[in-house]
Amino acid sequence: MQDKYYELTITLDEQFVDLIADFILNIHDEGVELGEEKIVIRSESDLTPVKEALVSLSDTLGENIKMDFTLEEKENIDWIKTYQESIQPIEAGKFYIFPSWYEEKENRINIKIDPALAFGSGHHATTFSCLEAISTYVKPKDRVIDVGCGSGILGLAAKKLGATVELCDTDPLSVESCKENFSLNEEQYDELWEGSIDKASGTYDVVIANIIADVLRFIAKDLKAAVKEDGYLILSGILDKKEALVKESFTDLTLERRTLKDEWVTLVYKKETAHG
Ligand SMILES: C[S@@+](CC[C@H](N)C(=O)[O-])C[C@H]1O[C@@H](n2cnc3c(N)ncnc32)[C@H](O)[C@@H]1O
Repeated sequence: MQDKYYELTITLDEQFVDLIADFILNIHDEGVELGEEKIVIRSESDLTPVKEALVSLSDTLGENIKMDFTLEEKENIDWIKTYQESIQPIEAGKFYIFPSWYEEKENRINIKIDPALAFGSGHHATTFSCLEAISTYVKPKDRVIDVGCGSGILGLAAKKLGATVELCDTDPLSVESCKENFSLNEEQYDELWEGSIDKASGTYDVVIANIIADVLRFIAKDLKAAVKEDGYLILSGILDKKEALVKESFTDLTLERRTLKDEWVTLVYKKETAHG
């Protein structure tokens, strides 16, 4: 790709746009853009000869078809590079989340995630806060489940801390994306399924669910049942105005930590040991 390209704009009466465009296509074999009262030609080759031919035509036609010309040299943009530069790595808790065109970072736990359709690049406040909570609450050999795994970023984080990890998501695209990201990071999950927490078996040291408030309320019973005694439940995806409503569904657990980032609340609950 060249650094520069040429843009020739011909301004003329709307009724002559198609006629002059036909003429241009006979002398120039790249596409033209038609506007209401203009024709635009772009090319990496110099468009001066095209302009000269049109000026000559315009002189011949005189007042019958009036045309004005602007020929500019413009900077070519490498869209792939521009897009890649817009995706920055991010540090959250112990983790460094980076796309594959960046280098790993020393002294951090590296997670490679390429942007895709599934939610979970690390940039959203909910994912970010969950990563911070995982840094604190997940220990090596813990049994962890990531409910609503999206890209699999949270499960990957737990795996990199030495946990065994199960993941699920109701969206088949997320399940695929999660598989890809585990393989990109050369990690393995224990189980991954399309669906939700109701298909999980047994209990977990840490249950993570970054899903919207209404869904968290809907599946609250299953989420709580999946937490081991002395285990933790990390909930996110809660808009601050929905916080009180969500909390109503988890009053039987002890609230250990609450964080607010942007307008998103993340709650960490502990299931206390039952006595008696
Ligand atoms: C906000 S994204 C979170 C993605 C990722 N865990 C993160 O933290 O970035 C929520 C995910 O939950 C999934 N989801 C929605 N309802 C669900 C349910 N009832 N059970 C499991 N997953 C669900 C969505 O498909 C979506 O991928």
